Amino acid sequence: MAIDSLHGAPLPPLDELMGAARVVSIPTRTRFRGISVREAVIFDAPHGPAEFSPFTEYAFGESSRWLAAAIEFGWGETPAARRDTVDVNATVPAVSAGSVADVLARFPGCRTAKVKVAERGQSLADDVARVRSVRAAMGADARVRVDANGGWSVDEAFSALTALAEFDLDYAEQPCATVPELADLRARLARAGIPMRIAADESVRKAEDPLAVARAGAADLIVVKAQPLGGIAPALAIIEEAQLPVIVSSALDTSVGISMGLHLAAALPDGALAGACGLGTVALLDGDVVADRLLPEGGALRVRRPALDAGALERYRPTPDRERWWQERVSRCHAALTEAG
Ligand SMILES: O=C(O)CCC(=O)c1ccccc1C(=O)O
Ligand SMILES: [Mg+2]
Repeated sequence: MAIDSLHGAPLPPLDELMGAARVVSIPTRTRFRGISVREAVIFDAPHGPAEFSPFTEYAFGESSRWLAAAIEFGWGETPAARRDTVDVNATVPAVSAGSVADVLARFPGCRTAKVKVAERGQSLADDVARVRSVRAAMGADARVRVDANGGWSVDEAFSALTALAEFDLDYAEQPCATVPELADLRARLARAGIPMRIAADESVRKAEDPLAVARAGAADLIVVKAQPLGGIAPALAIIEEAQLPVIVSSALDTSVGISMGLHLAAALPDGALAGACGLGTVALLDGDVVADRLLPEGGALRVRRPALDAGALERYRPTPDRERWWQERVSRCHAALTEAG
């Protein structure tokens, strides 16, 4: 995907960006996608706090879109909210079945859960046990989803989803890595009479063309994240073009990045959302950069943009070498955005 324009917000000069930047390193409560600390740059920007937190292994090209998103949110306009609250799902990392209740307790009132599966080093039996435990804890009327993060081949996904179908899943998110695999799997499940919706996540946010999966008819719905797609305006444009139901989700951001996702979800027209959004993940972090944390209450988040907490920014300041690493990353991504015009 080409680096998109900043949709209205002019690119601030690098020294202004650097002057507004604070680096933080926040421990996670449970290992999640292999990480136990979440590092981020938080900008104290003119239109409110903004977050830049591409995962550390992401290259500059991809990370530049995350910077464009931070600039849009911190220096540009945010669309009007059409609702006061957004329902969120509980996010269950690849924990043991015995730890499921502890995780769900962090998501009060949530009637939808998304469960990580296909974790490297684990087996299908682990996935089945975890999903069984979530279904048992939440009851028959809850919605339960799984997210494989592209970890299965088509054959593995077919077997796993056949086994997991007894738990009446809402959908399977990114069961396989590529668009042709998703299309193939979807056709095989349909031929076998296994009712299973497929959601595309990585095939939207990490794809050269985020609309290819929709065009190929390879998914029933799309997961959309504001930061990886370059901000709220580009995400809205993708949603409009994809013409598929949407789940807005997090990138395990602090409450600042979550507030951007929340404003994206709140800007959507009625009926665009396919259900509860994956924006409750502040509950998986052991700290934050605001006092008014965006934690789920009654299964939902109240739409708001909390102010930064100066004490927290100081408390979660990382070592000088990590600070320099992130400053360099901001600078490289800023250069990429400057070049892209
Ligand atoms: O969608 C959710 O429930 C939470 C967000 C989430 O799962 C996630 C968070 C960080 C990176 C990747 C993912 C993902 O959806 O794959
Ligand atoms: Mg996902």
